[in-house]
Amino acid sequence: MTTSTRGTAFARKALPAVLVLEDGRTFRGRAYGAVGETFGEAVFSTGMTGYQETLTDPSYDRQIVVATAPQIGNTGWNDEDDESARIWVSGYVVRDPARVPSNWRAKRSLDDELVAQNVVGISGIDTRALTRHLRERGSMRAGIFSGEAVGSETELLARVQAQPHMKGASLYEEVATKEAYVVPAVGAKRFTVAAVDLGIKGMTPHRMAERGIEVHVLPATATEEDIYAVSPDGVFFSNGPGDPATADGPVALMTAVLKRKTPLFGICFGNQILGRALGFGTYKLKYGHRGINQPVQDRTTGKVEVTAHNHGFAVDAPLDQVSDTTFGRAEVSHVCLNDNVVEGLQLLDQPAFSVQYHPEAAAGPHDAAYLFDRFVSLMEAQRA
Ligand SMILES: NC(=O)CC[C@H](N)C(=O)O
Repeated sequence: MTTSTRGTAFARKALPAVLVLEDGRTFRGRAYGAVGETFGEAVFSTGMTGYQETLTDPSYDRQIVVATAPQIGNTGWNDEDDESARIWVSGYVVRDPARVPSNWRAKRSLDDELVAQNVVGISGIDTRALTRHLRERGSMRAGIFSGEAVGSETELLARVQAQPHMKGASLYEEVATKEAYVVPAVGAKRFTVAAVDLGIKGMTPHRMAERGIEVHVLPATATEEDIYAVSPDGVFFSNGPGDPATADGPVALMTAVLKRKTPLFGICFGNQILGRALGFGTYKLKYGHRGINQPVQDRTTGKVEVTAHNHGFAVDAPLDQVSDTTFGRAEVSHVCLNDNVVEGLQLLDQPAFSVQYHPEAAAGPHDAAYLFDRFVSLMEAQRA
């Protein structure tokens, strides 16, 4: 018999590992996934499920993700749920990894997939204590070091403190597609959308395609000419990693689209870019919103929805007044009920809106799917 997944996982688990935070706090555990070292911004995600979608979300580039759910890996890794072609998190922190995955779709264990993609993780640490620490002190730079000879803590701390900050990081070009591609409409084609890829999640064009939209996904470096070469009924700006304050190119591109009054929809990074195009600022949240259980109120209907989030930055726009912008009146359409952070923007005088969270919801509750229908309505109205 060949070596089982279980056997190799046990062998790796015996190796020591340490998580070092930039403020000097350390957590000792066991190696998980690939053995080695990695750096990134330590952030926590409160999703109870959906780790495969989280790990493959390009917006997590250069982040070490801490799972607050204590058991991770129970459903293994399948061939269908990836949100992009690879794992993007720079490290993964879990408390109690599954020894044996059990799911009819699982093709291998999460541990094996982390090894195959060379993603360094750590297990067996008190993720509740770590999460409380990050809530109190804020997201911060960190390193995971595993194996027999990991060096002194002083030396490791110095290496963590030498890493770049997330504030000021420009990462979207690194993760976005280099070549344009088309996601065909499911059934009869009704609309064409140009989607600017800043780190797009695979489920997003899919949610548009199932509404009869042919989606032309364009690289982050696309120009106004590239967008209008596909004769779009609407333009979409995707989610993406890094600090929106660095995204001057996408802000200029979106400004050009707004000038033409083409129906526009943005998600997450796309919401921050709309905020900037309208003249609002963006800022870094203390510890961000990550997970699939965040309450958001749609202020246009008053309804509350449970939503999927992954953002560390937010738009600084006034909650209770309509703002005058270059593109007419704008208002905050959605707000997070945990902390009143701006979760959506809409223009009142032309067809453009965006949300800070993830209506494509992979993984996640589908409460916010209506936003794709709103985009369709804007395109229908424009056509009429
Ligand atoms: N998922 C995203 O698009 C995240 C946007 C941005 N990188 C943030 O952290 O706020």
